Formats: sequence, C-alpha cells, structure tokens
Amino acid sequence: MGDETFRAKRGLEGVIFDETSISEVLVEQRKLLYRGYAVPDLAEHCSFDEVAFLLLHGDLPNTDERSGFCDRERKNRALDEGTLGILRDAPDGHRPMDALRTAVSHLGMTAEFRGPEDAEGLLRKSELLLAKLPTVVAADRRLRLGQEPIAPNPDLPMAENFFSMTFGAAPGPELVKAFDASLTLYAEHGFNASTFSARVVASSLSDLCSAITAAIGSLKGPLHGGANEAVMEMIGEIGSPDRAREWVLGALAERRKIMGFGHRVYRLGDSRVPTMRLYRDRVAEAIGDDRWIKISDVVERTVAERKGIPPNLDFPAGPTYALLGFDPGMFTPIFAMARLPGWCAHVIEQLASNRIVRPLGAYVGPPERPVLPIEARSGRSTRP
Ligand SMILES: CC(=O)SCCNC(=O)CCNC(=O)[C@H](O)C(C)(C)COP(=O)(O)OP(=O)(O)OC[C@H]1O[C@@H](n2cnc3c(N)ncnc32)[C@H](O)[C@@H]1OP(=O)(O)O
Ligand SMILES: O=C([O-])CC(=O)C(=O)O
Repeated sequence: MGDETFRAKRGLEGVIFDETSISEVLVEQRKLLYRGYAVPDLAEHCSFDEVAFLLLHGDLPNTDERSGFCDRERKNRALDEGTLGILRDAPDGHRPMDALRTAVSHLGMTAEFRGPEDAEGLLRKSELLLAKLPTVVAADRRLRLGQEPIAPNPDLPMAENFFSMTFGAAPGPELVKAFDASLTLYAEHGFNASTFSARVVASSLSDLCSAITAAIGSLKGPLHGGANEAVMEMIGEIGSPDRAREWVLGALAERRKIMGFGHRVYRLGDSRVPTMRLYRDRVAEAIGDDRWIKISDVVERTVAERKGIPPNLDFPAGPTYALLGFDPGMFTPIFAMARLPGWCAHVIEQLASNRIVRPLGAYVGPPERPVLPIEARSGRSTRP
C-alpha cells in the first residue's frame, strides 16, 4: 500500500462532489426539482424550450425572453457542410451515439464555436448546441436509412421540427406533447455519470464541446442512457406478454441485469416514472397499440416480486419512443438532446467556481521493486 491508504468509495457511492443549484433529487419523497420547480409540473405546463431556458439561465422565461430564446434556437439549427459530411461519411452499421459524439467533437472545431468561454460565450455555445443536436440526430437517422436529410424548418417549434426532420411530418399535438414532456423528464439529473464526466472535463479548463463530447460517450453505456434502447430490445425479444414472466425469471437466474430497473440514488423508485408512464399510456391509447405496455407490466411485476427493484425512467421511455415511430438506435441520442441543457448548465456552474477534479486512488499494486535488465526478467507469461 502507498500513502493513499483508505477505503475506496467504489463508484463514488454516497460521495458529495460539489454544491449545485441546478436540480434537487428528494429521494424519500420521490421528487425531482429543477431550480426549485417540480418536474411533473414543468412537464405538464411548460415546453422543453422553457425548461432548457430555465436550466441554462436560472429561471423560467417571460414572454419576451422565450421568444428571443426560441428565435435564436430556430435560426441556429442548420449544420455546416463539414459536420454534415462527417455524418455522410460515417461507416455503414455505425452506432448513432458514435455519430452524435463525433459530430459534436467536430462542431467544436468550427468557426461558430470559436471565441471566449466566459459566461456569455458559454451560454451562446450552449444555445448553439441545443439548436444543432436534434438536426444531427435526425440527419444521421435518415442517412443510416439511405435517405437525404430533411432541412430544419424554422417555422416549427422544437419538437415538431424534430419529427419533421426525422419523418417528414409531425404527428398530432397529443403525441408531440408526450415527446416534449419526455425531453423535460430527461433534461437534468444532478451528478449522474454523464454530467459528472462533463464537469470533470470542464474542470481542467478544457472547452464546452469537449465536455459535451465526453458526456455523450458516458451516456451511451447501457448502465446509463443506453438502457432506454436496451429496454426496447428486451421487450422486442420477449415478443408477447405470455412469455414475459419466464423471460425475466430466466434472465435473473443467469444473474443478468434487467434493463430499465434499479438506480444508484432512487432506491425507492424513480420520481420521473409516474409522469413518463402517464404519457406512454396516452401515446399507446392514441395509437391503439398496447402490446409493449402489456409486456412491460408483466416484466415490472416479475422484477418487483423477485428482486423488489423498481423501474427507472428508461423503462417507460423506451416503449414510448418506439410507439412514436423512432428506431431503438435513436433513443439514447434523443436522451442526449434532452440532457444537453443540463450538461451545459453544469459546465457553466463548474466553471463559475472551478477547482480541478482530481480524486485519489488506493494503490493495491506491487510494492517498490528493482528494474532488472531485460535478460533477467521472467516476463508476464511465466509470472505465478
Ligand atoms: C436514466 C438512467 O440512466 S437510469 C439507469 C439506467 N440503467 C439501467 O437501467 C441498467 C440496469 N440497472 C443497473 O445496472 C443498476 O441498477 C444501476 C447501474 C442503475 C445502479 O447501479 P448500482 O447503484 O451500482 O447498483 P448495483 O449494480 O450495485 O445493484 C445493487 C443490487 O441490485 C441488483 N440490481 C440492480 N439493478 C438491477 C437490475 N436492473 N436487474 C437485476 N438486478 C439489479 C444488483 O445485482 C445488486 O444485487 P446484489 O447486491 O445481490 O449483487
Ligand atoms: O442519476 C443517474 O445516475 C442516472 C439518471 O437517472 C439520469 O441521469 O437521468
């Protein structure tokens, strides 16, 4: 053991890393507040653009602030040729999250993203990313299917424009509202893995696009944002409600994790699930297809009975996106579009009172030993 001898907090469980005024998770009450506002109220009464403004600027916008914010968002949606070229040249069979991560990394080199990263510069660049991420996600989806990207329509609000760029048209208002509410539910969640990644990168005084690139890489994993895709893969594999119980019991017997269940912070249940479930059920009813819900219900009951573990937001969100017509590869990129204002707010907060993030590790490797000449070394393969 070296000097750094102490018990490691693996996964940083229970560690308070810093103060934040962006969101508050009230575990016992199963509540989540964004800057003091209850998230189900925001999902019901506000659009995602207002929530993005709230996270980035500190409070809900008034009418003038909202119209200025939305005008800038509509004006900045288009991608430069270079970034579109990255998407066009992406290898066949690529993962959509890889395309998104690479596109954001590329955007960071473009002229639009140059300039100082003082408070004003960070807000300007955060708003640019907010406008451009949906365009990247929709364009990549169309190119993957061999279709030409559809240009953003500045006459449409954010959610309608995203449907238009993806499918050519937006569905009815009830379905658009369900999608928009899901973005609000995904927008921010404290010091989760991807947000923490963004803050770590920002803490070395790197730059916003590098921080967001890292966050996207972290979100992609199935233990975090990638779970919403994995949920739908599981439901698809189960196929019908009468196979669901057996499938779950088999997976648990093999000690496999059931995607969309469990949470590091919410041991009693994810505060966002009831709201997402409500919108999922509305979408299923509007479409007249409750297949995924019936399977989900059996999965949820079986996991509760055998493990006592409640679902997290990804569990109802996955089937909602499938019902809205998105392919599973788009689910985690949609999560990233939604989480973008949360990530940017955290980078801004980190830099407002920065200290480089540099924890310690408890060394458990070999003690000090001499460097032998190469002929005298036993080598790894012969080591006991
Ligand atoms: C929006 C989001 O990002 S929410 C998270 C999305 N991720 C998922 O849905 C992936 C599935 N869930 C998981 O892997 C975990 O619950 C995590 C990653 C979310 C949390 O991980 P941790 O806090 O480290 O919990 P950990 O993995 O130690 O689980 C504690 C116990 O519950 C069990 N457990 C936790 N989640 C699950 C699950 N989904 N299925 C089955 N068992 C589970 C573990 O096996 C462990 O049991 P043990 O003590 O008998 O070994
Ligand atoms: O908080 C977490 O660890 C994961 C999560 O639910 C989120 O990022 O929305």
